[in-house]
Amino acid sequence: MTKRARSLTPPAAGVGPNKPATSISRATEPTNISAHPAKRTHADVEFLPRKIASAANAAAADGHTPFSQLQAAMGPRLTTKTGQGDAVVFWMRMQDMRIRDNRAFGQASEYARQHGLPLIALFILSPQDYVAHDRSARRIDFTLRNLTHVKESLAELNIPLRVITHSPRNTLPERVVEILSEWNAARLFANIEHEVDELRRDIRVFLTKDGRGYTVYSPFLRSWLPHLTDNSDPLACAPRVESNDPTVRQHPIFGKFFNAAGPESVEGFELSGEDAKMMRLCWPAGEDAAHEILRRFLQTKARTSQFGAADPLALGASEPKAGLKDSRIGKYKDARDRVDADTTSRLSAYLSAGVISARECIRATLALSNHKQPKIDASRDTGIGRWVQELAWRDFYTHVLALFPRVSMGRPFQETFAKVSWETNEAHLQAWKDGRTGVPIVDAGMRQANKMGWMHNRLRMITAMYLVKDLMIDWRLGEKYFMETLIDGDLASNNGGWQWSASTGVDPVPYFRIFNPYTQSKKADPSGDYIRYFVPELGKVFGDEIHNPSPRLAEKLGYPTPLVKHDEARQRAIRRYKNPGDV
Ligand SMILES: Cc1cc2nc3c(=O)[nH]c(=O)nc-3n(C[C@H](O)[C@H](O)[C@H](O)COP(=O)(O)OP(=O)(O)OC[C@H]3O[C@@H](n4cnc5c(N)ncnc54)[C@H](O)[C@@H]3O)c2cc1C
Repeated sequence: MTKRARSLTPPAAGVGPNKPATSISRATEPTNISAHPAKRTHADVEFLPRKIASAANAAAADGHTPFSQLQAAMGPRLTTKTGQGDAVVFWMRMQDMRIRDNRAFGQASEYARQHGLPLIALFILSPQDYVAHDRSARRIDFTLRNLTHVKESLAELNIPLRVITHSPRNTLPERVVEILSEWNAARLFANIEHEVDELRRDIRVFLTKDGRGYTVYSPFLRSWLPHLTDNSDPLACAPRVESNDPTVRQHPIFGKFFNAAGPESVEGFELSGEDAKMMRLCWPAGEDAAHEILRRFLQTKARTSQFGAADPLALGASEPKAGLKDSRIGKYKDARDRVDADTTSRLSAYLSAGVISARECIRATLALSNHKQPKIDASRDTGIGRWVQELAWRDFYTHVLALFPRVSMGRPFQETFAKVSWETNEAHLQAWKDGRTGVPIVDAGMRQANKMGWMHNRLRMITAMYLVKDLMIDWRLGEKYFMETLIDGDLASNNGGWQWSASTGVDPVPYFRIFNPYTQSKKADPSGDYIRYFVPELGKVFGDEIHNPSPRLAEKLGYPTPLVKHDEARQRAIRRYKNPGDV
């Protein structure tokens, strides 16, 4: 594979991770927004993402989803194969990197035991897929780090893990078949984005009465909840993965896998030393780390010392326990939009990589219930309920991606907004990526993403909406940058979040409801502590000016003045959305 130019050197204040520091020619005064921007040039073709499908192709994919095709293909095969062979294979993907509560892995283990066969784990690194999906080097590094933990834990169970790297991606299925034949595998088990069993059941459960997928969150939630509670199975922990017989270590093929070292990096996705150090500090790998982060969220108070780049496990078990009322989950209903403490769980990287299961998270909330008969709380009125609802948003966006593949083909869910006119201002896009827009809360958010590979949800909404509605830059460019930068980059949630902010998606914010970033800033970071931490130029600014420094102060501190005037930008966005195609 050609090595891609990807520099993930941690940014000096305000320089994004994927670009070398370039000098940006920026207007010192807010740009006047013209109703007639210059005609698009040839360069615009380069400016826009290249992976946009035609409307006709997107409609065709929606009409005959890969999801339904997979279901049709899987049905008969799963039930006809016998247990003859030398091994049972579990194919672990980059979304299910855990041993505990892993449905397909547990089933593979049961099957192996029933048939007296060794269980072998297979992991395939596919660099071309990572390029195609704009995967961040941080996410790939997180995958490799978790893989090391998985390998060690599996070795304790005498289960070998075979890791291979394969290109080109279009021959990957043939490679898997080849491997299965080399190993004389009796059966292959794998989870899809969510587990095979659930997938089949979900196809029936999560369809509206007219047989379509849900496009609005609330009815989806109403369908999601009974699905969890009426049937005890979806929340039940998956069967445990049991040890192989130790003789597998002497097997001529499988025995060698125990000693083979896993790759330390994937070509084209290497991290710089400093960035790697930062990722290890903020996002420790492994199932134990994920479970401890969850425990902290349920049992300890939010700390202001944790809103920046910090080790989530620093205090360890010695941190005093808080009761439900004071815990981070207990306060989540009211505090979750505050960015000046660790008000949220910070589990997204672990959930995206499947290092912990969403089931495990929901089960953990059941244990906090006061009811004699534990009951899933998904109400809007409690911290627990609000948090469970967020987990449902994650499922909602996965559901949308599976049933409306157009959204992963670069198309807006609402085709009418495909015609909205976008600005093609390279300098503005770069300033947004670098956290140098002159709007402190936007810049702090972007610098947090560049530094830590993660951003608080409220900031993702603020920064996304600023790019799309204030700078009027195509949401797909922001979607791509987040994928390339975040450690929790998840195709479905990222696309859902961007299409929500751009008002082009399922159940989006209406196009005329545009965040005022200065008002948002005061609500999310009332003291300004968060901004001061990530925007050191403003480190000594207090009071209201931290949210919107005067041009004189900004100039004195070497901080940029705003790229656009928010009120004018707002009018422009409303005009262009109201009449897609107009400029
Ligand atoms: C523009 C934009 C892009 C986003 N991109 C991603 C992404 O690439 N990967 C990702 O995991 N999340 C994404 N989100 C959703 C959300 O911002 C993150 O999941 C959340 O900030 C992670 O922090 P946390 O783990 O502390 O969340 P918590 O508040 O503790 O929530 C718990 C879990 O619920 C899920 N969740 C929470 N909010 C959402 C949401 N709005 N949509 C979907 N799932 C949610 C996540 O798995 C999260 O870990 C995006 C949101 C927006 C607006």
